[in-house]
Amino acid sequence: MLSTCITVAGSDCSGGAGIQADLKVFTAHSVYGMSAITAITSQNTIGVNGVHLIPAPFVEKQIDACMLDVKCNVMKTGMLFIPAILKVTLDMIDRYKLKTVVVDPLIATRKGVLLVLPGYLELFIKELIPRATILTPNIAEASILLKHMTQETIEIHHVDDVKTLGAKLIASGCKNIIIRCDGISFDNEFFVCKDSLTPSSWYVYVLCTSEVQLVIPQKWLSTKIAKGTSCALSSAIAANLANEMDVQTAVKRSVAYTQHALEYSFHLGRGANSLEYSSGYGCLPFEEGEFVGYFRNHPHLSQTWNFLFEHHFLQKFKNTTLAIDEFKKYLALKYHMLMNNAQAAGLTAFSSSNIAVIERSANIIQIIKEENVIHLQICKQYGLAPEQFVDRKPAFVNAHSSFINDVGQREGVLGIQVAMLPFSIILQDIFSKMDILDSGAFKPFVLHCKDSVTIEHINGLLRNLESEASTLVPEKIQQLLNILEQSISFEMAAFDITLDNETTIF
Ligand SMILES: Nc1ncnc2c1ncn2[C@@H]1O[C@H](COP(=O)(O)OP(=O)(O)OP(=O)(O)O)[C@@H](O)[C@H]1O
Ligand SMILES: Cc1ncc(CO)c(N)n1
Repeated sequence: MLSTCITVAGSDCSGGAGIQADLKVFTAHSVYGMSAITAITSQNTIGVNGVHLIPAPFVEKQIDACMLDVKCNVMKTGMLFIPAILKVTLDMIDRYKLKTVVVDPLIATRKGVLLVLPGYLELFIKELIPRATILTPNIAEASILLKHMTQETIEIHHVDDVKTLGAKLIASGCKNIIIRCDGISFDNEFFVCKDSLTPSSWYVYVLCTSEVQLVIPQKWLSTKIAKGTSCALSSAIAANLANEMDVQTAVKRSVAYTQHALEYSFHLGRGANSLEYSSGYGCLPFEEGEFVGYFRNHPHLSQTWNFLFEHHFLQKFKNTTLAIDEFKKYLALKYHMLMNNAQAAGLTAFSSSNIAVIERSANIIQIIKEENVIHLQICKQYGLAPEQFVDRKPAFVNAHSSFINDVGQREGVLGIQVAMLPFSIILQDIFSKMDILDSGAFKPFVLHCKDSVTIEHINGLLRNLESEASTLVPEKIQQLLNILEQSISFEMAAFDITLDNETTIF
């Protein structure tokens, strides 16, 4: 299921900021975006020339319409303009028990000019800040908030001063805060560049939580003045949180997204640059080498993984109450499933004109060949001769063969490797973790799973998968998740058949 987010903000008819920007950012992060419009503005890349407020009860109506229909746990707030709309937003956060709220304060310009009336500010501090998961102010807004919350003023000469500012806001009740140091460039020692003679090196974001004050420096892009950067950052954070990232990861990724959007911004209108919002398509939602971890922990698959790991077959295997005849059935099915994978890899190689793909397919076939030789030896140890099952394919095996061949043709060798992932994980996390002393009649099989050759085979497959995944385009992730889900179902179906006395396979 897609993650969802709602943005409560103003409309920017020219598509550069506000609601329109937020929805583009959500889409770029594969998050389904909904919105409640607080005001219609007339603006373009040059400036704002009109604001038409939406009555607060109608803002409420929009949020109700979305929330009563579509499950959504994450709200992002932008321009709320007046206390009445802020109040409604607070009510909605409480009504729908929203735990994740990303607040772009939009209370002052970067020069510190207040955009809201003092009464709004008080309500914002007293009521919205305690409900906010994270605030994304520019430095002027952070300073105004601190002044109102503690009467303190901090002059910014060095990035350490920004850290102090953030830490004080955390101490005053903000849960997390990322400060955008807009309009300030920092030198290599992170001192503020005072004049045009000091070489500007860094644009700096500072993330403060109750645990860290993290400086996130970005290359100074002196020629890029664009509209919508604050909307981009806060919406990206909301989207990443909706995709269940932790705050620190969500922020780091959102900073990278925003910087990329600014770096590739372009001249569309006559004023500020327009951000390259679709750049999210270039961002993978996991770090290099963490593809398997991402798929293993993906929130949309957590229930499916749990069903697999808690399957009765695995419970019986672990407490050695699985009957030997049942286990023999499983060995026969697994033999066929491995063979299906090898055949699909061969077919993928055959349909490819890329030698690297052919080589990776060959690697898979080689590993399966070596595994299957040992697999047949294990079968023999359980009194199961190859003649009894090798040429007999139950309907399930044919269904699996169609599935895996289809995966290979649609998603290539990466798809096949993803489909092989559940078995590799079962082998790695369950079979090979069994204590030899407690493994009873399954000792030969468990010994094989613990063998260094088998472990190296699995590691080889996982390494292959990680390097293949580095070439992945984000649009493919959903397809691969679907393949993984189906493949987990096939593993469970093999367990079911094994335990089903009605189905004989040899
Ligand atoms: N890496 C960077 N290098 C130089 N300047 C940067 C960098 N990142 C952001 N900026 C500057 O900060 C500006 C955004 O400032 P700020 O967030 O105050 O704008 P805003 O008006 O509040 O928000 P919005 O951009 O959403 O309208 C960008 O237009 C750009 O000029
Ligand atoms: C509606 C709206 N929200 C936010 C901003 C800040 O960029 C803007 N220009 N317009």
